[in-house]
Amino acid sequence: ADCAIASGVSTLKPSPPKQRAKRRKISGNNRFILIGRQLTVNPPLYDPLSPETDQQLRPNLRRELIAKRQALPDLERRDAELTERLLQVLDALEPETLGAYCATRGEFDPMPAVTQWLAAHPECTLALPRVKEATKEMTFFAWAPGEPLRPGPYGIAEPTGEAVLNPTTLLVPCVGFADVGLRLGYGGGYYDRYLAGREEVYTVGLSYACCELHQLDMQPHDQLMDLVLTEDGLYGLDALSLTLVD
Ligand SMILES: Nc1nc2c(c(=O)[nH]1)N(C=O)[C@@H](CNc1ccc(C(=O)N[C@@H](CCC(=O)O)C(=O)O)cc1)CN2
Ligand SMILES: Nc1ncnc2c1ncn2[C@@H]1O[C@H](COP(=O)(O)OP(=O)(O)OP(=O)(O)O)[C@@H](O)[C@H]1O
Repeated sequence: ADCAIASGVSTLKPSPPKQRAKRRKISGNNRFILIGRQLTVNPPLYDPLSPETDQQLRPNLRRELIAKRQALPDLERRDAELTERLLQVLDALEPETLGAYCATRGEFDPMPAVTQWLAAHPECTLALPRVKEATKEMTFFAWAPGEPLRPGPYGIAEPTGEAVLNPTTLLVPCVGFADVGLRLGYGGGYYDRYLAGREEVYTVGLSYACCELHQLDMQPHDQLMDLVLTEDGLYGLDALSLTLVD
């Protein structure tokens, strides 16, 4: 079944986005631990990491994953495959306002797919984030391919306009991910903070297959991605519940 899901994007039948009132969520203050495809609730089946140990390990994990993706062979093929998959998912979701990002540190660059999709769907508006380091806030501003960008915090390019937009579909870069849609970012908590209370936003994580994590403690503030795309497959709770039609 894994292979069928991984290779079957073009035959997937996602439900129309308008029927999705809220982003998928696992509620409550329980401690969730992910082992393979199993999401375990208290009491865990194995000794979990203490929160302190988990917090100490995360910076190393981030460094390792970033180094791994920056050393990936066949990057051109992988990017072409991920671009194709992203285009298929955009076709299925038909976003009204699409939030994207300017790739940094070896992240998958969504712009080739986004630019191509926008050219065919001029009714869709694009937005890019600007962050405030002091408050760890993120705001999305309208931007179109070709418009100016300026360097922002962390060396990430930012839009220069003043029109605030609230994306209905958000492309989210993931340093690491677990298959239910759990995400590891750079540690600023920007996306978790932005998405808290915005459950109507449909989230599409983007990562490479080598950054899949098989064990990651879920933190109370973690926002699940509805889908995660890599060059090899489709993950997240929406992917797991999708049926394949041949
Ligand atoms: N392309 C892109 N743009 C993005 C994000 C992203 O992940 N990718 N963001 C997603 O949030 C926001 C920026 N978030 C960031 C948060 C922290 C660091 C950072 O450099 N952190 C420190 C310490 C990290 C740690 O605790 O391990 C560092 O790496 O030195 C960089 C970006 C907004 N824009
Ligand atoms: N909704 C929230 N409200 C307040 N603080 C939050 C919220 N979400 C996350 N945080 C805080 O942000 C910090 C970083 O969170 P985490 O380690 O999950 O970041 P990340 O998702 O890897 O990073 P990023 O989203 O920037 O790429 C944590 O200390 C966490 O407590």
